[in-house]
Amino acid sequence: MASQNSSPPLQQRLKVDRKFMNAFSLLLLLLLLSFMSYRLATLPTLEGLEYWFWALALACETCFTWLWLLSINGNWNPVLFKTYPERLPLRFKSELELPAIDVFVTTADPFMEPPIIVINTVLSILAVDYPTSKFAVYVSDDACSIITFYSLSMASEFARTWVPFCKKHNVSVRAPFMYFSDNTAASDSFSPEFLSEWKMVKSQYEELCRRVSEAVSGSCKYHQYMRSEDLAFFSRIERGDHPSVVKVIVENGEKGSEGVGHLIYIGREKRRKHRHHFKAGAMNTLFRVSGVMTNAPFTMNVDCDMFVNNPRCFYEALCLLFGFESERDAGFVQFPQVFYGGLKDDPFGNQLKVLYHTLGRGFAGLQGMLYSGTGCFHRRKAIYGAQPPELPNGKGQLTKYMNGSDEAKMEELESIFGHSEEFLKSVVCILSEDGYLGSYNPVSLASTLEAAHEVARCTYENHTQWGDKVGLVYGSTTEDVLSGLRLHSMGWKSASCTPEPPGFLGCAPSSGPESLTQSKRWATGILEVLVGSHSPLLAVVTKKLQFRQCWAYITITVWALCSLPELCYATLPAICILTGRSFLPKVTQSDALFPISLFILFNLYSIIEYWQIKLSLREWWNNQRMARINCTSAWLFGLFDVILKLLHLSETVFVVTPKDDHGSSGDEAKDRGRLTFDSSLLFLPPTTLLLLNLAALGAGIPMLTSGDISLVGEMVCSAWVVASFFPFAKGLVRKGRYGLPWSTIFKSGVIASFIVHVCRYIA
Ligand SMILES: O=c1ccn([C@@H]2O[C@H](COP(=O)(O)OP(=O)(O)O[C@H]3O[C@H](CO)[C@@H](O)[C@H](O)[C@H]3O)[C@@H](O)[C@H]2O)c(=O)[nH]1
Ligand SMILES: [Mn+2]
Repeated sequence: MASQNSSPPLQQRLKVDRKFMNAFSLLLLLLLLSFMSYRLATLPTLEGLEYWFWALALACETCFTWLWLLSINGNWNPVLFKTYPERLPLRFKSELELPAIDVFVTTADPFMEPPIIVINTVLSILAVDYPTSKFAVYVSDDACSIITFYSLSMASEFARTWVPFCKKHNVSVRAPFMYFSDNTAASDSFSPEFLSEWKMVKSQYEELCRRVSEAVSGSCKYHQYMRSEDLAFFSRIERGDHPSVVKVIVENGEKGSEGVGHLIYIGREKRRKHRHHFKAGAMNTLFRVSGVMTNAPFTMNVDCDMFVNNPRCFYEALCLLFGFESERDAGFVQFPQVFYGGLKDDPFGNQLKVLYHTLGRGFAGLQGMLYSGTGCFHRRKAIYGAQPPELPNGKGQLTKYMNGSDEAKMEELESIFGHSEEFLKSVVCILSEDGYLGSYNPVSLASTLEAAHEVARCTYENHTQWGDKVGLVYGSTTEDVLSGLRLHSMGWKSASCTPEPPGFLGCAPSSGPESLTQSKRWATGILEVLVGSHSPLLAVVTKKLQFRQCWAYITITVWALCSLPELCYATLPAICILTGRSFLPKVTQSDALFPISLFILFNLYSIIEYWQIKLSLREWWNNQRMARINCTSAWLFGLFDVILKLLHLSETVFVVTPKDDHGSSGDEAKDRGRLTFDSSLLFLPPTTLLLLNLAALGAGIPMLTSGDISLVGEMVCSAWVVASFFPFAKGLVRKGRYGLPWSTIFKSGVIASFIVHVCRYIA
């Protein structure tokens, strides 16, 4: 087995220099604090409406300062992990010594997540550079759809050509749609043999695409290609109400790198009255089914749209999983989410480049990067609730269960993990120090099917600790953040893996409503984390969550709460202009230097962040604009969702993001970056803010032209709000999906004019 100490390190933790930005952020903090003290000192001299406007502004600025302090904590000492995969052969003498990895892919709906995307992801995994006998791919289909199952079966046929082709020619991107979208792969510089092979593989892929699209369009004659028992099973399936199904699509009988890795299809049991916990529930089923079938010590999971972009990513991850003195330093290894085919300059602000860059490295410098749901390698024993070994060679706490013959202990184990004997055996193997890395190897996959069906039943988790102390944690629509937090609370650390080219690529939503719905789900989910029983605020006191990591978690979990001060701050300038009062010092006074310098320096700071990772000014502007839009719509509604949940008035749900069928959105390139709208309530607050500020500017400009500059600061703020919500201004005049629906404009108009009248009345 792998020897621990003698070989050169597999990874290096590099500190990123941030002195300048840290100093800059402290300067901003100082300015914020001085401005707040100035406001405090000025308040007693004010009266009437102005007093209240200044007080409200001070309250908002207190929130912003607090957030700024949190972000300074999160960004203060970033680190970067450098990996040395070329040194792995010194650690693992032969391919057979490499650890096994179980790979999970989740999909939930064949129409929102076209099967062609799912199979491209699966094919890219099957073709990774890793011995095929050392990994298994499990696909969980929450729709239990014949279309997905059929597409996977067809894809497995194609894999027999695709996988050897990729390995033989060392293909760099192994998702076929991506590979064939680039015709330079077949340029004249290649040999005639390669070209004829390339053409053959390409035509097979096209045939696969044709069959899959027939299945989606409903014109497929399944009986020609499917076994009658599978056909009979799937034709009886009623979505959301069906028994569990586990089917082995490919079983790899090889010892080394030949053939294609195991491919297993799972549709967990669904019953109408039974809560199924969305993705977290699917993942927990995956952990159990793979436990009884292959039980690899490491697992990796991706969303169905996240294909492997760097075929050596398994080796990259191993460098971190094995690269530290203690396992504790890498409870899980997260690759950043990077998106393919992203629109130029990120018009919807959802490619998260700066977020991943700064926050990602910042978290890495603390206890470790968040689990972000996809592109992540987990230590199975950490998922099963084992504590990290405290000392370099210490034993984990759950190892007391190693001795499986002890009945009392087995009973206790059953109350944690459920009653499947096969599964408990696999757990004991994972939790025992010696058995852990040599995976539990059943005779054949077929012999494990009965147990696999059993652990995929919806009642299996009743009276167990699944979803709480074991597996991914239930209770948030961002199960990823919550589950990563649990691991950090247990004392595990995580590492970020950022190879070049990036390990995985996925797709970001490409329309306004989808983008905002995704943001809303995230804001809801992470606020649920803050207020739930696994809250970082509790874990930092009662568990092993580190102090600064706790505050870093809070920085992101308060997103939904930020919507309130943002909303106030975007309304204040308009209200001030309409009532003829101020909330800022007059421009003619020197005190005005506080807000002016804050405004300029803050934007400069954020522009530098973009410039540092070579993003354009346009992208900065798009992102800051979308941040305002998100904050006052998606995050605000996220907050309402959580309040309703806390009052037991409704449940939060995971709304799946629709994925584009590889560039088939049909829009002209120039239109793709335009915000699209629908009648969702999400568009109401931004439209109202826009109309209100337009009305205020309308009232204010005559003042300016008559030489009254007392409210010039408020006018600049109002104009900034209008500029930020400019896509909505375009929406007012455009038609179709690029235009705001009449109902939204009408409702917003009523609210805005109501506010204008109130302002007139109180002025
Ligand atoms: O009931 C469900 C709902 C979703 N999913 C799967 O969950 C994944 C993510 O769903 P998606 O709609 O793409 O959500 P995103 O907002 O894009 O996902 C991000 O945010 C999620 C919640 O934080 C994380 O789980 C994801 O990994 C992360 O990519 C997809 O593979 C889905 O098939 C299920 O398996 N079952
Ligand atoms: Mn997604």
